[in-house]
Amino acid sequence: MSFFWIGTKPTLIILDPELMKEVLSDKHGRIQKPPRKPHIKLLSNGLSSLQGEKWVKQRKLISPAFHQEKLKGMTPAFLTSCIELIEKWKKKTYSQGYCELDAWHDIQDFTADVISRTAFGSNFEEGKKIFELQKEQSILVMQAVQSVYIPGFRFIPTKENKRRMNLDKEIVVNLRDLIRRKTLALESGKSSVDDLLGILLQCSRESSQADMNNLKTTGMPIDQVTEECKLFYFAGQETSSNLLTWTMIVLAIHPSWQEKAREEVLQICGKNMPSYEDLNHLKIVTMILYEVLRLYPPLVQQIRYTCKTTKLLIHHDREFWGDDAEDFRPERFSEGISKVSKDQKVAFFPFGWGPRICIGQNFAMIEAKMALAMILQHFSFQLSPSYAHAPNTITTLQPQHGAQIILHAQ
Ligand code: HEM
Repeated sequence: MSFFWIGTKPTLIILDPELMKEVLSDKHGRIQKPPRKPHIKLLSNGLSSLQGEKWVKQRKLISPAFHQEKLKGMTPAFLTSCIELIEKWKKKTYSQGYCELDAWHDIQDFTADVISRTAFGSNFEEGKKIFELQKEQSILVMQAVQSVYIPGFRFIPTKENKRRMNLDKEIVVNLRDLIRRKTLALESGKSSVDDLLGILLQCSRESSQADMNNLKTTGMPIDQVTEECKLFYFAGQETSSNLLTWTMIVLAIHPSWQEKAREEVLQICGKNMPSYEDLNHLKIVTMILYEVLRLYPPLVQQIRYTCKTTKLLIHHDREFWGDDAEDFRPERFSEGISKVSKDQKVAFFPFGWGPRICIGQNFAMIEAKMALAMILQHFSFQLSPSYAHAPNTITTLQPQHGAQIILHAQ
């Protein structure tokens, strides 16, 4: 088993040796993930939890939803959420021209809004309510995961266990209802295929039809669509909010980079809303986001069973990044990702690596670039004296005491 620890210090997790033998002898020979605690299944049993052939099939079905042209079609949804964030902050700075706020708090709302709109399109208000239930569920599940594991204890009707089970039922019932209605609306031509759920249902249907011609029946059953909808929230909301929050913190600490990024945005987009094409030209903004992902990766650790000893490659390793590995130097990425570390080894993998690389990485980069570009167009920002720098890993790398920022209207 190997630990790919990206962020700070590694911890050791010991797994059952018999189980390990079983997984290592997996005939597919693919790199395997260790099993998860049963509680985690309450969060989602979607793509990220599947292994072997099931994973291969599901990944193939879902991938089209994240292709560039589909993401381009979601630009209006990304823009709507960005405009709401900017308007919210404009109101807060309106009376004095500046204000102090916890950017992390508002950015969490923003990324929840983005994922609801892009996942559910016109049903986004209902989707958002379901995601709010998932938020409550994730807090309760993390409490359980962090306490001592007693097999079967999760079935004892304690107050927390009952709430977890009830939440699960409510989330599943609501999601199934939403999926059923979306399917009917798509079939009757009353809904367009421009959100993640619509694309997922369409890909699944096309795949079923193709397989029926080959006398096979595959496609995606409603239970699996439900699990994937749950996963969109868990995989895409918190990770993205961490990236944008750390970027604001780091740019507040490094005002010269904040200014360089603003100049670039104003040169490419002026004061207009950034277009999808504009985002591809934001070179400095992209370099900054990569350097933030190197120093503050939202997912700090990846664990895999491997067939042979594997060397750890980490984002802060001086061997790959040089003596200034701990410093914020976006210029490292001026030649792109492939040339970034010494000997061009794979030393930068905030989105994972290989076949299981994050399926939503382009989605996340579009979201972060668009939001950052619009924030830079409308505000300058500095750290508040009340900000305390304390990166903390719960499931993702979070600013433990929040991100207190002073915003100035531009
Ligand atoms: C800055 C934002 C993000 C970061 C840093 C990130 C990081 C990662 C990483 C490291 C993995 C691999 C985990 C592992 O294999 O153990 C992963 C997988 C995944 N991510 Fe992301 N992610 C981000 C945003 C998103 C978004 C926005 C979505 C969807 C809307 C998403 C969906 C997924 C899915 C479905 C997987 C599982 C892929 C598979 O197992 O085949 N992620 N992500």
